Amino acid sequence: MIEAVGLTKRYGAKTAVYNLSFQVRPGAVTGFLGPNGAGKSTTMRMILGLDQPTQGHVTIGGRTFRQLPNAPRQVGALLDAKAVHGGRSARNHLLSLAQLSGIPARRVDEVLGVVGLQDVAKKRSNGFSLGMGQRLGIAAALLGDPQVLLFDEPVNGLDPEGILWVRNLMKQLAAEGRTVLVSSHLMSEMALTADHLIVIGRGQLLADMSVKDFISHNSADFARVRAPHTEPQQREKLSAALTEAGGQVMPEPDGALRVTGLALPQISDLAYSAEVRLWELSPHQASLEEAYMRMTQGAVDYRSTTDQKSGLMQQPPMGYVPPQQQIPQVPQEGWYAPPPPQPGQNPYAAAPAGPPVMPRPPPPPT
Ligand SMILES: Nc1ncnc2c1ncn2[C@@H]1O[C@H](COP(=O)(O)OP(=O)(O)OP(=O)(O)O)[C@@H](O)[C@H]1O
Repeated sequence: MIEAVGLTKRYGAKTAVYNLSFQVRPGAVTGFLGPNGAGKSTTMRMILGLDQPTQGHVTIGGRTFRQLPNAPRQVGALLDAKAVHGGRSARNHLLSLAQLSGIPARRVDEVLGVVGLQDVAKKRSNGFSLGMGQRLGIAAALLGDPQVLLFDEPVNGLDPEGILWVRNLMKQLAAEGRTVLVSSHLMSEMALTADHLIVIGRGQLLADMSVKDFISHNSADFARVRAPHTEPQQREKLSAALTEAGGQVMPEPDGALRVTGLALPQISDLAYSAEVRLWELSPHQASLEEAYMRMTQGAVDYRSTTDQKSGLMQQPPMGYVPPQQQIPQVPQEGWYAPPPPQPGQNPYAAAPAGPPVMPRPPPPPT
């Protein structure tokens, strides 16, 4: 397990990481997310003993990296795939790393096979593509067969086949009981790869929770409902009925209505009572990308001047403590979204009597 406690790093006047505390547990892929300059690489460098914290500490299995006996056999990392002696062949690069750590040469051929570079093992790495360089970096991380693995942007430059391979590799390493911390800016990929997320912004912790909880805490699910477009008065009637019942109704560009605050069965019943036929009634679940954008838009350092989100939110003040991200046990009224289905339960079956259940999402930025 990796444990950071009150981790802070200052470079002169610049605070790159501030009072960061988290745990990365074995047996799961933990995604490490944050906008450019949030402090992810700095944190990883401190985990690996490459940078000294200004305050706080970070340990691996209870020891700092420098205290670990034979650290390369316990911790593997891909930080910068370009940090390779380009004049050496891939195999010689790995051989020299292996020799430094007392790892047998046969392991080099093993990892070359794992990352699919066996056919180019004798080629100089300065002729490698970005994706091949990433694979070589991953091979170096796997060399000592470590229990703890850190990957900084491992899919950078990989083609779709390579991305799928990295995803499966991460999952497999976690399934073997290893601790896997992986940073990425590709939210769609993280949604498929990670079990847990640690999100930071401007060096501070924004969230530490499962992917599922992160999405449900940082997004508002809604229903899409559509009356026949051939009968515009039906749409108006439906909109009025839903609004009167306490729903929030917004027109979608394609003529459908976006409804929050009402469960799907209620919408169906209201349409039936209003004698409106429905051509569509569908749940919409937010993506990890939507949830991430919503959470981090106040902590983005580098934004295009033409970006409409520019200036939407204030940055958190130094010393900001994120609210406890607990899932409310007490249902709150007024928002669409049924509770998560139990195993074997049809999520779209009629809701039991009573108000719809939904943790209230954060207010939209104004
Ligand atoms: N050696 C250094 N000297 C001065 N400032 C630094 C140094 N290393 C990092 N920083 C600053 O610390 C902040 C965090 O940088 P870091 O590289 O850790 O962010 P990151 O989340 O990894 O960003 P990215 O997603 O762009 O890779 C940035 O503002 C960066 O400019």
